[in-house]
Amino acid sequence: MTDPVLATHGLTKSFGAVQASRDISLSLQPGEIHAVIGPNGAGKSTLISQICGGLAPDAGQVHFLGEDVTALPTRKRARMGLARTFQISALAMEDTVLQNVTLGALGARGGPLGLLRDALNNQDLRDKAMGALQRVGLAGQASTITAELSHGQRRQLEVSIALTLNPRAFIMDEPMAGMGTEGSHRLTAFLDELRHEAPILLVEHDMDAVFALADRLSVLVYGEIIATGTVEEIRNNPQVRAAYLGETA
Ligand SMILES: Nc1ncnc2c1ncn2[C@@H]1O[C@H](COP(=O)(O)OP(=O)(O)OP(=O)(O)O)[C@@H](O)[C@H]1O
Repeated sequence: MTDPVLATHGLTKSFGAVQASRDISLSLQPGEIHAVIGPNGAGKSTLISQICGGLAPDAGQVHFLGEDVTALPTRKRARMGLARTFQISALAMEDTVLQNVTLGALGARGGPLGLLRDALNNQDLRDKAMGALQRVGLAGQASTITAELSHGQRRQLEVSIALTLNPRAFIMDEPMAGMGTEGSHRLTAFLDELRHEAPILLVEHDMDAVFALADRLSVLVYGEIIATGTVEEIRNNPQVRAAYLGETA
C-alpha cells in the first residue's frame, strides 16, 4: 500500500464523562474518497476538528504528508494543503463570487488582511481565483453576488476557495446538507472528479452519495470506529446494520 496522505493514530478525546473519540485510527490514501458515517452525536465533528487542528486530542496523533502535525495550529495545516470545507458556510454573502475566492487566495498566501482592496485589484490573485472558479465550473458566475447562488453552487465556491490552497487533502463536513436530489447528483459527480485533485475525507449523512462515492467507509458509533471497509463490506456487516444502517442498506 502507498503511504497515506493523511492518517490518525489512536485519537482519543473526552468531554467530561463523554468519550467523543476512542482510539480512532484511519487513513486517507491518494485518490481515495474515505467516508466517515455514524449517527448524530457519534463524534464525527470532534474527529474532524482534531484532524484540522481546532481541537487538541487527549491522546493520539495526526500525520499529514508524512509529518506529525498534531501540535500544529489549523492555519499551518491549511497552508500545508489540508483543505476543509464547512458544514456551515463561511462565505461572505454580500460579496461577489470572485471576491470570495480572491480573499481565500489571499488567506492562502498569508498576506496582510488589512489590504483587502489592494488584494481584490491584484492581478495575480485574481488570475488564481479565476483559475479556481474555472475548475469548479463557476467562472460564468464570477460577478454574481454570492447570496444569489444555489446551495450546490455555494459548495462549488467553497471548493474553489479550497483549491487556492493547493490542497493535498480535502476534509468535507456534510457537503450534501441542504441539497435537493438533483443538486446532490451534480455534487456527487463533481466530488467524484475532485478526488483526482486530492483525496477526500467525507463526513456525510446522505447514504446514496456515500455509497456512490466512497472507496472505503468507516463507521463511527459512540466515538469508536466499529468497522472500516468497502461499500459492500460495510453494507453486509451485521454489526454495522444493527448499530447504524438498519434496513436502509
Ligand atoms: N465542546 C464540547 N463539550 C462537551 N461535549 C461535547 C463537545 N463537543 C462534542 N461533545 C459531545 O461529544 C459527542 C460527539 O459530538 P460530535 O458533535 O462530535 O458528534 P457528531 O457525530 O459530529 O454529531 P452530528 O452528526 O450531530 O453533528 C456528543 O455526545 C457531544 O455532545
